[in-house]
Amino acid sequence: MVDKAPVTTQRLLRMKADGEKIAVVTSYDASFTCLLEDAGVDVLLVGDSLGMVVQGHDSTLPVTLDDMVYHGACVARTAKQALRVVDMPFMSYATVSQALDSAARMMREGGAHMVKLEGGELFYKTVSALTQHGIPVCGHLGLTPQSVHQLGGYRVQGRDEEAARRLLDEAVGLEQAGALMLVLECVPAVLAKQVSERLQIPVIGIGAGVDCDGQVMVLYDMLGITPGKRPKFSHNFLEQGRDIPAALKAYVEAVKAKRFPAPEQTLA
Ligand SMILES: Nc1nc(=O)c2c([nH]1)NC[C@@H]1CN(c3ccc(C(=O)N[C@@H](CCC(=O)O)C(=O)O)cc3)CN21
Ligand SMILES: CC(C)C(=O)C(=O)O
Ligand SMILES: [Mg+2]
Repeated sequence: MVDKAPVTTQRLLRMKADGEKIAVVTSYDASFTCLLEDAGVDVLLVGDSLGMVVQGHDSTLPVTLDDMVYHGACVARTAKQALRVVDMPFMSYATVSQALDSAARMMREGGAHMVKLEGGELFYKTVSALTQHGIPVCGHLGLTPQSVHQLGGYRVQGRDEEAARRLLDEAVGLEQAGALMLVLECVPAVLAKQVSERLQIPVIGIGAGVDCDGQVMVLYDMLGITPGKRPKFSHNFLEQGRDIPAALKAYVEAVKAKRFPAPEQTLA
């Protein structure tokens, strides 16, 4: 076990300021949580991607608040040092009042230190209300999988100038509303770099190039056990490692050394 002080939002801000890359991985259970912490992962994301990789759905939409609370609690039981972020599932934050109730369950029962929600301008008031109640919030822009049917598939976002400008504005807006971290998913690397430079808060990329302040990846993609096609921006770290603990360490090292994502995992 790596003996480190618990990771806090303040520590993540300092890492950004110091240029130390933040390594984030999804975790859904107790056993992997121990291995991920041993590997030196800074932030554990209990992602609603569990709807796809654990529950077998073809999107994240069927995932319920009870599901997230259950997996959050499983992760929290063995976690000691990583900051735990739990995804707010589809339609669990449709009003400010509902978001406060949902987030309260995530914190009380799901062991969350921070909650993540997908979207921009529509959620400034929600982010602000959660923040005022002492709940740290992570934003999520770009490819927002809970809107997959509106987006028309899992595809790159922010490609044209207008969409890129809107994304940058919304990133600034979320920070001003009080968000303490931001996930950028599937956006051109140049745009992700601009957003990371513009914001004070850490920007964590997935399919967003190497210039973000940190990287996040779905655990099962990292181990090459996602059935079917895995996203182009992911990488199987078990191919080069001798076992699962070594693969997880290889990911953390690659992120810290700015070797991941490499050009072949980067979207233009
Ligand atoms: N296993 C897994 N990994 C993820 O990264 C992930 C999930 N599930 N579920 C929730 C979202 C959905 N994500 C996805 C899923 C698929 C692609 C994908 O297949 N992209 C294609 C391009 C598709 C297109 O442009 O038409 C690719 O080749 O990367 C991307 C992001 C990211 N998240
Ligand atoms: C892919 C990450 C950012 C996520 O939201 C999830 O795993 O649900
Ligand atoms: Mg998610």
